[in-house]
Amino acid sequence: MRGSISGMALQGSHLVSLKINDLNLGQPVVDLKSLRVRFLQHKTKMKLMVTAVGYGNAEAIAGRSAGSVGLISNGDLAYITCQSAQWQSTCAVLTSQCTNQAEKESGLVRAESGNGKLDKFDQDATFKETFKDLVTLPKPLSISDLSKPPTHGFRLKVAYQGVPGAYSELAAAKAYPDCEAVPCEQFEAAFQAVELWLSDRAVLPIENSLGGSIHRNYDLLLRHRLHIVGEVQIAVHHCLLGLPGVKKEHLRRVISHPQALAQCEYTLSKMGVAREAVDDTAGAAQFIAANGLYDTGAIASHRAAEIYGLDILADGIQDDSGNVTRFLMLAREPIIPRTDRRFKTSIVFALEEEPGALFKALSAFALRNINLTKIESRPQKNRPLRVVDDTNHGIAKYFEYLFYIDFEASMADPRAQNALGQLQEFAGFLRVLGSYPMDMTPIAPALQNIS
Ligand SMILES: O=C(O)C(=O)C[C@]1(C(=O)O)C=C[C@@H](O)C=C1
Repeated sequence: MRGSISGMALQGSHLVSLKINDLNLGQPVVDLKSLRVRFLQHKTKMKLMVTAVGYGNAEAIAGRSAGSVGLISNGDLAYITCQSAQWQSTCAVLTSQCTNQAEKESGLVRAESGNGKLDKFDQDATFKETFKDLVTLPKPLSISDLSKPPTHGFRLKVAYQGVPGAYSELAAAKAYPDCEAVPCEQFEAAFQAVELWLSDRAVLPIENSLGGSIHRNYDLLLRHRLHIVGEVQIAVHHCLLGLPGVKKEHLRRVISHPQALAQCEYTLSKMGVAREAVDDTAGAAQFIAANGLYDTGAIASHRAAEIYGLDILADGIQDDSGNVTRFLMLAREPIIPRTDRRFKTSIVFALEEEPGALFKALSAFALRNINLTKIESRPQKNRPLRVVDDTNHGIAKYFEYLFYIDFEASMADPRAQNALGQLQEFAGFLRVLGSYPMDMTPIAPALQNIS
């Protein structure tokens, strides 16, 4: 028997419905509800793998049928031949139409009829109806679904600032190895992506061993309501990148993230080039490649060179080989602090102006033998200046500060609870930003290959 197969793509690259018509009868003989089509990216080609499982008219099909096609370019028609004892058929999938919903709805799949001609399937009202049913019907849970861990098939979405090839993307991959990294234009967008449930986590830089603190993220930690749930540190190994064929001597300008420019201060001074700050290191590489800038270099990672097709003109140009950036992992919910492993806690507080106020505040930790790992002060933006009219001496102007402190103890540890109890007596404002496991892994160079 020869019939036609037609399918419809949904959700990126998954073909979710497939219908087989018996051409002799002109009727559907089988409905394949379980069908997986995977597009495997292979360089510029795509490989299409198809596995179909059929139900329905036992005379027409029983069990499993599988078809596959070789390498095809995006946009090609891929012909899938499925065979079983009862029938042989072919369906054509226009692969580029498997990429967006609007296109999908405009006639995704064409069926090859017995005489070899392609029929546009969206003309088939019956098919549309069938498709609608298949998509809207919830898939019943099976016993095997229930025995899987709840996260099965779920890829954590992790927001980071920058474009692919940024160090933050590498940090996201170290923090959450199987995650789907979600690029964001600004730090603020990464915070919002988590708050609005577009991402599950954010991974953002907070300090670098050469360049110091990333102040913007300190300010955003306070402005947003996310919780610090972890930290991750990566060795940042900078390269000088340029268009293929360009020599270091040809460069008149170097662009990169301000932190990266600061971390390569010595090299850049020696080169005597102009420096320009851009949003992220990989974005600098992308900009050069996109605009064909022969006189401009970028400071970025090996991975950025690979992605944007640039040459590495100099390798390891950071001022110190031990160049480490610490990133924070942020989530909507805090984690439950524990004492069976080393934890850090991050807090922010404000103090009333008086002699020794900070000394007293910090003594709460010193008295309990709690190690402070970081202290940062930032202007209190809603109240940056306090003016005191001292009638004898004039008007005194005080800047108001917020203090951010990381200390080495878990909030489950009574020492930390008591220290914060004491601090609260002095602090006009106190917030715990998170209590999270310390990154105890060796500081390996950032992974170069991430999926
Ligand atoms: O631009 C990037 O690639 C980033 O991930 C940002 C950033 C930063 O803000 O510190 C991260 C690590 C390096 O220290 C340089 C830049």
